[in-house]
Amino acid sequence: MTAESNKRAIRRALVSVYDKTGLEDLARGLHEAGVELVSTGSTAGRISAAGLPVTKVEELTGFPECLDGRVKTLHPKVHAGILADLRLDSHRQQLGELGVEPFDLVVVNLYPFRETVASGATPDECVEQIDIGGPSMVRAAAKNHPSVAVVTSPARYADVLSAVQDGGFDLTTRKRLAAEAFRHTAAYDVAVASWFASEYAPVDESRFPDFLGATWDRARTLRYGENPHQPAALYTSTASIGGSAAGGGLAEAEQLHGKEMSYNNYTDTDAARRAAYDHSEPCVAIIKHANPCGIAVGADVAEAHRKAHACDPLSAFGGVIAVNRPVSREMAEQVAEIFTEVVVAPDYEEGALEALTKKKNIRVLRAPEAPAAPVEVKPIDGGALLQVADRLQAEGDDPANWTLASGEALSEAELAQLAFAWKACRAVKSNAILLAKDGASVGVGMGQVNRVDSAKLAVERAGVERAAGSFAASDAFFPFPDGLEILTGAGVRAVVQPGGSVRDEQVVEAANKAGVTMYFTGTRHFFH
Ligand SMILES: NC(=O)c1ncn([C@@H]2O[C@H](COP(=O)(O)O)[C@@H](O)[C@H]2O)c1NC=O
Repeated sequence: MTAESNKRAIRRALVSVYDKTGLEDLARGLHEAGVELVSTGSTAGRISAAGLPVTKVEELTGFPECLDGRVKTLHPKVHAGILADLRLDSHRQQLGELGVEPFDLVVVNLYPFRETVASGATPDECVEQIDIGGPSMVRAAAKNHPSVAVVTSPARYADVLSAVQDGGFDLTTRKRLAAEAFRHTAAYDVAVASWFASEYAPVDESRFPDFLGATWDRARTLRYGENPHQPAALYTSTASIGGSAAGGGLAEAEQLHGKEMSYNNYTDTDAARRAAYDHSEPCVAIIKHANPCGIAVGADVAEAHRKAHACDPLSAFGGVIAVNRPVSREMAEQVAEIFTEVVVAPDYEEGALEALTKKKNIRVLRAPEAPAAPVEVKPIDGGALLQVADRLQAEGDDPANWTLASGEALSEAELAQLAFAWKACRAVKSNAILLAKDGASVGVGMGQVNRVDSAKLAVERAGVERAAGSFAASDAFFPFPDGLEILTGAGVRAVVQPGGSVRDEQVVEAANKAGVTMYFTGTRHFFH
């Protein structure tokens, strides 16, 4: 059977929409094509205000809409008209006996539950915005797609109007519309279920709900994943995990220029944003393979970029740059001189885009908001790990709350230098050691399986001159004095680390022996 022969003419439509966008044009087009319109309260009101004939659902059912709209379409005369399988003689016959006319098209969109929750409404107001009749009609029509076409978005109205002129939707299209419809109600129910789980279900002291729901829409397929043999795609979330506003962030950043983002571009850009937004001053982070090859703050972003780039110019080649302020023209001109994969910033000042886009391939992204996901999810074989996102802590990350473990207390200016090193170190994969000077990283030791090697790497990358007098941070405690001794041997001015090792005493003794100031934060920032 051809798709043509599966077309089902549209003669009668049920329209019940909360979002009235495009409603008049849809109703007019349907009416002009000879379609009978049946509709609920204010939808019917809009249609007749446009001068078009419409039958109210209550006229059809002989039952008034009641209970503040909680019951409008929940009636056998509506649902039998949607659910009758018109391929079956028995169903046609029963409709005749019951005096029910079938519907060929159902156009419904639902009460704005997610938007109501996001607006900070009271629980009662949120509950009132749970649509009951709408999803029932959508699911019924989607189930009965051999006989009925279902539309849940104004974006589909143009398709409806051309189909109605063309003998109706074919079966393939009705199936596709049904799939869209079930996806729509599934996402809606996940949002409702997640809200109930977090608002009403008893949550134990773990603070994590029993049920977690999120739905993901494919935004685009990517050329490939981490490697060319791995197919990959980008998804955006319509319901958030952990309560932040869904959407936004890097996944929905606006690409202003350049080649398509790759999988690795996304992971590096994510890491770059994590690094840049830890600092209140203008900050630039340059990332390669999810690790910083330069993080710096400056009086402005151009200065911060020069300082970040100077940390490791060799590695910065082909890097991903994140900025926590709008990119200035001056910074853009500097970046344009260096082969760079991606620049991401909240915005671009006048002339900055022109300077950047001189390079054909550089990807330029605008992501206005700072990273804000409240939780992190990591898939593991057969499940997923969920944790509260690692953000800077009021207690352990504020130098005012650090404990002096060895040496003389630093001056305010020096303490600020050490605090910069500490925050920058948070962006380095563990085991992480970072040396900084003048608000810029100068040596980064990342991802080693022991802290001694990370320390050696940081010192080696800094070089003798830059390591001397630098401020060193370690993401976790030194289990032995040996890692610290690498740093003191290189002449660092001060060290900051969480403390808490059973051998802290030995580590403190080594710092004292070297005459180096050391602070304990009491907070660890592993990053894997
Ligand atoms: N209760 C019902 O029988 C019912 N039937 C349809 N609705 C919803 O009412 C809205 C349209 O109502 P109105 O035409 O009055 O603006 C639609 O979002 C539709 O999904 C209902 N409302 C809530 O469940």
